[in-house]
Amino acid sequence: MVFPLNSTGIVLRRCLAHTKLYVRYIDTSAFDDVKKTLPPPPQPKSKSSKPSYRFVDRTRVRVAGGMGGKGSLSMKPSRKRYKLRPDGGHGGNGGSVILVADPNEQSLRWSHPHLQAEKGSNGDSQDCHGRNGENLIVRVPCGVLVKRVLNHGEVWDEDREMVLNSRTDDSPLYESEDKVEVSREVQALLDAMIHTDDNDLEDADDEEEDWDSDDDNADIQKERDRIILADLDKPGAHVMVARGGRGGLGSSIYGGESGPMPDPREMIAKSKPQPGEVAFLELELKLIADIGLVGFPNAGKSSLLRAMSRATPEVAPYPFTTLHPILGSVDYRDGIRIRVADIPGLIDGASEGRGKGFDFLRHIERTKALLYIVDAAGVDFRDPVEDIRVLANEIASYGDGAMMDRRALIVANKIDLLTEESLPELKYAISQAAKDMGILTDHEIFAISAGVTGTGLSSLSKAMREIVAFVDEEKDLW
Ligand SMILES: Nc1nc2c(ncn2[C@@H]2O[C@H](COP(=O)(O)OP(=O)(O)OP(=O)(O)O)[C@@H](O)[C@H]2O)c(=O)[nH]1
Ligand SMILES: [Mg+2]
Repeated sequence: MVFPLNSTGIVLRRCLAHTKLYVRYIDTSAFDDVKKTLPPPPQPKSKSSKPSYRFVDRTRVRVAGGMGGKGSLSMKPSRKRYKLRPDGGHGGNGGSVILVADPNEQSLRWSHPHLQAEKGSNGDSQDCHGRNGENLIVRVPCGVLVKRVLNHGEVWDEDREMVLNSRTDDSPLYESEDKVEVSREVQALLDAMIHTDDNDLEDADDEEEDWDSDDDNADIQKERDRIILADLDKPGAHVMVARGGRGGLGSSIYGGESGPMPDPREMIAKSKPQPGEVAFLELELKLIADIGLVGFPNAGKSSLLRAMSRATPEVAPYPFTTLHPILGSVDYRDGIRIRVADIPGLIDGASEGRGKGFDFLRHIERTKALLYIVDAAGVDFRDPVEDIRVLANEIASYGDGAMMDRRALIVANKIDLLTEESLPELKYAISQAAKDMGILTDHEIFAISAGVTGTGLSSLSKAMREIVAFVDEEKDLW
């Protein structure tokens, strides 16, 4: 307990003299001058709708399994005096690095670009085996494509479908063997994927074009040096990306007292632990959502997501307010939930990479349906009918054009700025443009006011639910 020293403090001291409490008196007035010189305490930051984390949807990382522990070479004098009994325990195995898809993770961001699993502990005398190193579990968002980048010493053996280390120098990674097998789990995945997913590799070729677009051949070569290890598209999906090294063997493997003495050189060689597998990974996040919002900047995509879900994307009257994709969930009373992806506004030429178009379109690649949204009032002097044409064109030109086969809803926003008489004509013109461009939609054009009156939102949310259910049913039939 601390009491400030003042007149009552002396009384208190007398009162408490016979208690067993330890009481300390501090003259707080002495600190007043010091207090004045201290900087003011930090003020709580004002509440902002901007997320506090940095969104990272593509990253490279080096992963390394833990080194195995050393085997013990201990020898214990036996009852027969002239003999020694080997009693060294084995070293523990190193931990492995495992990536797990976690729906609560949003961004591919770690504090360190090197992820290292724990080392196994060394074996000890009296047959004590070392503890295995802990596996390093790395949580990543759902929808992460894990690619292994073969480093300059590694090659991919097509026939045996494994990573070979062709280095013959004194690489610290693979001391004892010049050949390193990938872990069994990874191998099983590769068996399943390498043959069947040739298309994926081709797609990946297309996606990588914007990375270093100077030299196409170099890009293709680069893509060949990557192997898709896993697509962590479901919560809980996981892949082991770097196996821990095996622990060294202890001297106890050489049996009892009666056997011959082991060869010390052999014993030392066996006690050496294996290093953990080292891999360079490229991780790419493609959001998993049911519906993707497609529209020009300022069309009202974020306003729509705000109005329908609990997500709070920033809304402002200038283009490119949203700078990275945001996921929101629309919850229905019967427990159904639809995930909607708000991506930054697209511009003419987005499918060729203009305005970071590739980066944004990638996030709606895996959606079940698209929601085209246009500014019906043409606040930025845009024409909504022309906008639909341009948006459809961009979607059709992205990748292999497969996104155009996706079911779609078309929404005309900001109708609070229009007269009621002008609406039917506008809706008709938009639907004609959509038809011309081949947008797959069975629904009428939804006229809404997402940011002001909320008109039309209930029928739109109903249609969103219907379209997702329809796509799911279609998938089941196939
Ligand atoms: N009058 C009117 N204004 C709206 C409506 N919906 C959105 N707005 C306004 O339109 C502007 C842009 O809205 P956002 O939701 O940020 O648009 P966005 O499509 O997300 O824009 P980017 O993130 O830049 O791509 C904001 O000033 C909103 O207040 C609406 O229904 N009526
Ligand atoms: Mg926005």
